[in-house]
Amino acid sequence: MQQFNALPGPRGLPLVGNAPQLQRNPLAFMRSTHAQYGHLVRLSLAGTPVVCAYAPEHVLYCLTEHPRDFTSLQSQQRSNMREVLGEGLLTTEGEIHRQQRRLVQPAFHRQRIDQYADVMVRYTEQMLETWQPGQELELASAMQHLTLRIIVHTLFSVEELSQANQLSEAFTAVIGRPPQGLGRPRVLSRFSAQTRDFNRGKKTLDDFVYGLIQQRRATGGDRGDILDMLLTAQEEGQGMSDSQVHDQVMTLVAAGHETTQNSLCWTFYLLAQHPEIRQKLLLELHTVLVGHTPTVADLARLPYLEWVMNESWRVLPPVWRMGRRAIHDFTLGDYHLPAGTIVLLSQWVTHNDTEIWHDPQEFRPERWDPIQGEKVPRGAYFPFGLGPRICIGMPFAQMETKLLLATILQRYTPEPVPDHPIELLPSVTLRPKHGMRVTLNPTSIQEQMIKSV
Ligand code: HEM
Repeated sequence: MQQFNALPGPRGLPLVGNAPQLQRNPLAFMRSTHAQYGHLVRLSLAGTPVVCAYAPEHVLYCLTEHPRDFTSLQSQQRSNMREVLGEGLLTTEGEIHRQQRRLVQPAFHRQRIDQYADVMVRYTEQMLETWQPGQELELASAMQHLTLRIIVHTLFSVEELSQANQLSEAFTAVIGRPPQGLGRPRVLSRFSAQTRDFNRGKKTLDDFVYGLIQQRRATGGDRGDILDMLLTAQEEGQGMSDSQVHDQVMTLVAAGHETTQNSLCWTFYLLAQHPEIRQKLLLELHTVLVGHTPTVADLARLPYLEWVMNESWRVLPPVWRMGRRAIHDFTLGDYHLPAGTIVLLSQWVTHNDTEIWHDPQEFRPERWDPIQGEKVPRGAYFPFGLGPRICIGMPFAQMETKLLLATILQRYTPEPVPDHPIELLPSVTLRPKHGMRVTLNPTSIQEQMIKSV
């Protein structure tokens, strides 16, 4: 058994180690370490031992086989987000996390979320009514607005447009653009416009969420939204306190909207790069839906749509890396590693590994065909994480992205504007750095069908 220092890895600078390389261009840096040093790579970040663990068996070791031996780095890094997310699922660990997870889980059972399909399609159609053929628009903002409206409705049953917009704006100010003061000395940014928006947004949300909780506790009943599920969730006769419900609500919006928004943007982008795949998808939509808006029951009859989404999450995973910190000494492959080591897992690297995937650079939905497609080991594909911290919103996101894509594509095929730069910005999620300007071309099924014959 070898020790941490025997692991292969790039040289770092004195004191800061590999931090500058990782910060400058993390996507290229992580892939290059994999190409050069293999599946286990040693890094040092300002003295903290870090190991990049790229093989599927390493992913399984940390996420599904020994999850209790690690804490989530995300929960620690976000510790200054505690002001917003409080004691929600993203920011808690150990028994508190497990208990909260059991209480929140029923809100995301398949039957429960199937009820949100109508809302998802209805709001998408309302958005499409405002779109014009040939119009140019910024797709990332349009998808953000739509996914926020949907989550605000499914959480609180807010129908009225002005109230939904007000809440969406407040969420964007608080979660989408946290003030620079988070992580910087407060005094520097206390008076900035961003901090003012943040404080105002936080007050709007706190007043609204706590007000609604009190009202619901007083009146009872079940309107079928997530808030009601959280309020009635019980374990051994014990439910969640008002502040716990509040924190879970904030966490669900924080974890849910940017990931889904980016997924949709990248999928439209990939489809525009591969017109033959888009035609195949349009043909499936046309054959199965015959021009109708999709329902949740239709999704089972749209396998190609599912393969397209799976492939989009493989090629451009919205969450592109995850971190864990070891609580005890542990063994990974042939190495004995000390407590405190940070383990970096990366969907961006593992989903692109040529030892696992055939031509991984290619966007090829057919690889997801259960009969003729590729067989990859468990742990090779983890866009939603794995194990006890797997994305709780996964069924919600899978349904939402498929319904929105099918509804929009039947009317419009967004084409990126040729001279608009498309660049990846690896923040918590993989975003389009300069947004995504597209032209809204009307979808002509006949034309697509003729082309494909
Ligand atoms: C395509 C969309 C999405 C992707 C790719 C995604 C990805 C992920 C990943 C990778 C994790 C695990 C992080 C870790 O283990 O460190 C996670 C956790 C989480 N996600 Fe998602 N997510 C998506 C959508 C959503 C939605 C729509 C919601 C809520 C409505 C949501 C709520 C959460 C929550 C609360 C957690 C923390 C779970 C826990 O720690 O127990 N996500 N997500």
